[in-house]
Amino acid sequence: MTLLAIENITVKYGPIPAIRDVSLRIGEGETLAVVGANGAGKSTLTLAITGIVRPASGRIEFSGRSLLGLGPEATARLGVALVPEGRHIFEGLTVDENLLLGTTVLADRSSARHAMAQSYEMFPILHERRNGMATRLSGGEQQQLAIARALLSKPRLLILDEPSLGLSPVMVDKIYAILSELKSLGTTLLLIEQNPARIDEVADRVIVLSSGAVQASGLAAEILADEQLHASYLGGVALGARQ
Ligand SMILES: Nc1ncnc2c1ncn2[C@@H]1O[C@H](COP(=O)(O)OP(=O)(O)OP(=O)(O)O)[C@@H](O)[C@H]1O
Repeated sequence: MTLLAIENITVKYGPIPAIRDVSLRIGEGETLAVVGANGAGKSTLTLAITGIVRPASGRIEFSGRSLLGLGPEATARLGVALVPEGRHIFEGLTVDENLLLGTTVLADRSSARHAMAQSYEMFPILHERRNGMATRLSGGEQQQLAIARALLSKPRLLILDEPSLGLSPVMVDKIYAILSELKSLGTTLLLIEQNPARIDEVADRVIVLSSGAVQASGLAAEILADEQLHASYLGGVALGARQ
């Protein structure tokens, strides 16, 4: 069943479109990767889905319901969670306090406590550091915190904007292991990456975005095997090649 359907959305900041006529679909339990170079429009796509920016035209439907005009909070309550680029950890709060903020959409304190316990089980490093300031975590640990916090709302769709950006190879391994685990648990993922080197590990389908438009889309195996695509749109970064 289609969970997210986007049809021909155009988003403008001023007169120039940041993305134009972008369409995509994500089925329940599927992982879609969107790849593209700097400025391709990847973050703008995530902002449009999560209701932070409003498209000038087009349709966005989640589970058959239009998301247009709902805004970020109502969109989150419907089950769309974003791990934004740059992670957005709350300064001045501990790891535990940062995580607690992720439980605010849950119905009651007992389900919040249960979700926190599950989260600490999945992310043992966060349990170890739970009373420390979140800003003292390494970049990879902060990325885990951002993912854990997004998962606490029990989202039906998890969007990750460049989760491997700026991380050491060991931490990229860790993040992709987490994504693989989420996928095996049936989580629906929209994975945004500038560097496509690792997406073959999790993506079912891939969309290549360039200059705000979809240049190619298809099964991950087909897109990743297309050398012309990465030469043309991804700065020659080898698709599916290890870092
Ligand atoms: N708030 C804004 N105001 C004006 N233009 C913007 C704004 N945000 C993004 N843009 C422009 O929109 C286009 C798409 O940007 P976007 O951040 O969506 O791309 P991206 O693929 O996520 O890039 P990156 O990988 O560098 O984050 C770019 O030309 C960018 O300069």
